[in-house]
Amino acid sequence: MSKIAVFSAGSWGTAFSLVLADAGNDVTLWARRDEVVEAVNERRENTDYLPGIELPPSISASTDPEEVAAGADVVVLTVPSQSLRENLAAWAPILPPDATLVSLMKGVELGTLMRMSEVIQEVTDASAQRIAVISGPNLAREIARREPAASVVACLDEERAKQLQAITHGPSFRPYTSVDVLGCEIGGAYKNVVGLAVGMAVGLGFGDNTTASVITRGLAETARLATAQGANPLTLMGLAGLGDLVATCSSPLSRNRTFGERLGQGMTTEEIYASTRQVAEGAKSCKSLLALAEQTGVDAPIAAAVDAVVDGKMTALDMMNSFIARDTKAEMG
Ligand SMILES: NC(=O)C1=CN([C@@H]2O[C@H](COP(=O)(O)OP(=O)(O)OC[C@H]3O[C@@H](n4cnc5c(N)ncnc54)[C@H](OP(=O)(O)O)[C@@H]3O)[C@@H](O)[C@H]2O)C=CC1
Ligand SMILES: O=C(CO)COP(=O)(O)O
Repeated sequence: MSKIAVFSAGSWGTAFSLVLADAGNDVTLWARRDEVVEAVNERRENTDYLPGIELPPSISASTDPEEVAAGADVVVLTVPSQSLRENLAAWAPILPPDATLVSLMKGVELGTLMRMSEVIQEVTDASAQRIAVISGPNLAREIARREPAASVVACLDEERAKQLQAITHGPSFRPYTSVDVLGCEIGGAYKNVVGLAVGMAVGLGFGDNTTASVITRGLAETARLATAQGANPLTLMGLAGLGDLVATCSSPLSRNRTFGERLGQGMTTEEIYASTRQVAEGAKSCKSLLALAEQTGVDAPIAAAVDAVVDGKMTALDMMNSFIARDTKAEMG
């Protein structure tokens, strides 16, 4: 049994705590609001993010980061990507020095263009060998309902990946290991952008030919950037690439797909932000991924078009038309 600290108690932090608890671990969740802590500890339910899902006694919550981190073997980070640096800077001094640091986040930092594992390394000074990423087709609500799912535990230190695999493997959650941290992180961040594009197609009323075309070209775009950065191409064909892309682009549970659907229906980004507190990481990371692609010298037409729609510079319909109008000699199918 391991003692695991999970920062924070949103949809995925709470659902992943259930995975950890089912696998026999002791979990302490950090939440920034008293009412979430009270709901978890007293009512045994995260009413804000996973209503109707019972939380076992091996999961407790606190607003005190020091109490959450005390004695943890593993520290799991799952705040919105763009808020990681600021939060982690406050937590870094109180994290146990030997704990494995795990990112569940799927985004790329605006400005620095860093992946989440890189932000963690910079802010905590931990070696890259101590930092892992868990990523795959893992929609929080389905995981919380214990529907069978698989995922990838990636760490440059293969032994540490195997240890994490052992402590996360449970009755409905099957982790695979990888050393391709970069490929898993680019796959996880990019699928959110493609999910937005697919959502736009759905919002415009288009059917499966359109969504399949966007998904497939989205995968090509993801693989192009990831491999140019040094990822193993096979990673993008696996759970953290194609697997997550399919789950996100097919499911009404995906916040990114839903965000895109609303854009496709004609809502503005500001109107969508005002209507929900949940994050759609792709709406911010499309800018970072686009900049990363430009820096790397690879073509990223879907990220560019999604970014333009999110910024209100292009309509969702224009985006779809630009997809079809692209130079036919530009790429292989
Ligand atoms: N949900 C899912 O199915 C999956 C999500 N992920 C990834 O996990 C990460 C977290 O997403 P998810 O849990 O879904 O998001 P949610 O929107 O469900 O929860 C976000 C959590 O972060 C807290 N939070 C929001 N803003 C800040 C901030 N500025 N500083 C500190 N805490 C903050 C929220 O607290 P409060 O309630 O107080 O606002 C809440 O606890 C994302 O990178 C996402 O891509 C990965 C796999 C699956
Ligand atoms: O990452 C996810 C599923 O693997 C969750 O996707 P959304 O953030 O779009 O809800």
